[in-house]
Amino acid sequence: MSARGAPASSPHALARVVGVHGRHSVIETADGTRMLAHGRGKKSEVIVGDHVRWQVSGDEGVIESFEPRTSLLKRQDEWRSKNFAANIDLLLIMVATDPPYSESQLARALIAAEDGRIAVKIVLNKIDLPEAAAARERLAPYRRMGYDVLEVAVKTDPAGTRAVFDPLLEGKTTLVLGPSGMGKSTLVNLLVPHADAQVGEISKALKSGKHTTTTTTWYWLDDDRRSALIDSPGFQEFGIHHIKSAELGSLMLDYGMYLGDCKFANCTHRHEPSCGVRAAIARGDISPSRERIYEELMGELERAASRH
Ligand SMILES: Nc1nc2c(ncn2[C@@H]2O[C@H](COP(=O)(O)OP(=O)(O)OP(=O)(O)O)[C@@H](O)[C@H]2O)c(=O)[nH]1
Ligand SMILES: [Zn+2]
Repeated sequence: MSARGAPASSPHALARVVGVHGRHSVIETADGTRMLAHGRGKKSEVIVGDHVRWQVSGDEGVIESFEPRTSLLKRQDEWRSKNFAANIDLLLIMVATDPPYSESQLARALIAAEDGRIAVKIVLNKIDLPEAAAARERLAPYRRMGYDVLEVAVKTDPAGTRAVFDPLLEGKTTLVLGPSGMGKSTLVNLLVPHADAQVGEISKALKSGKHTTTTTTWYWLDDDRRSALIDSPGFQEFGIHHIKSAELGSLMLDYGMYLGDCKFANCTHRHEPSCGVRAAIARGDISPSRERIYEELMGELERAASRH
């Protein structure tokens, strides 16, 4: 990305959004400078990872427009919609052997990734702990539906962890997310050189004291600025109310495998006769935990839809 790459018709240079704090955003220009920038008007909600067109205004930038997004990871609860990040190539969902993670939250994040058409891998951290076998077992349905599960011990085996992630993250923009306590900060500190300094530059650009942290932060993994890791705060609840209940089955990949066997095109896989999904559940090809999660999410999505 460089200013020289801008089409001749556009007078504005390209920059990348590397931090957002309330209505302020921090952009990184083509030469690597980070500065505060504001959008024009209300229609200016940029998120980390956005490519924007901007121009100088005093010692700040003004965002004139943003480029079409190649991907968008969304999360939504009853109250508000939250975009995590734009233009990401890979999503890592981090869980750990201990404390135990919520399978429902994992399933929701996977559904959001499928909906956003983003490549996704599950990271199982802390495999040095005795709970590893049980955690691995809980992930078996996810392996069966085709998700890669990367097993690591970020703290106790940093070299092994680097061997897993260095080649994987090369040349990509990767977002890592997961519930609190899974080891995300430990991973960011292992993989990101000068993480503090990179955050410091963002805080400095925000001009609001050194403890200001943005909710989602962009880190470069290399000096050439080719590989990036985006960190977001640990979540408790991953809302997916932006998903339509009729689409849920196809976004849950184990359900998705059997949709072609349902007699009715609009089958909800709950009580209809000749339902391919129910047959798969009866055979044990779809695990009871996944059926429970589907029921829970259908209930939520239907309640959300009836309120709108
Ligand atoms: N046994 C073990 N503990 C680990 C490993 N990785 C991280 N931890 C520990 O797990 C705890 C949580 O790690 P953090 O990196 O703070 O977790 P986090 O996901 O960033 O949590 P938040 O900051 O709350 O979002 C810390 O006490 C880490 O030392 C690991 O591979 N094995
Ligand atoms: Zn069905």
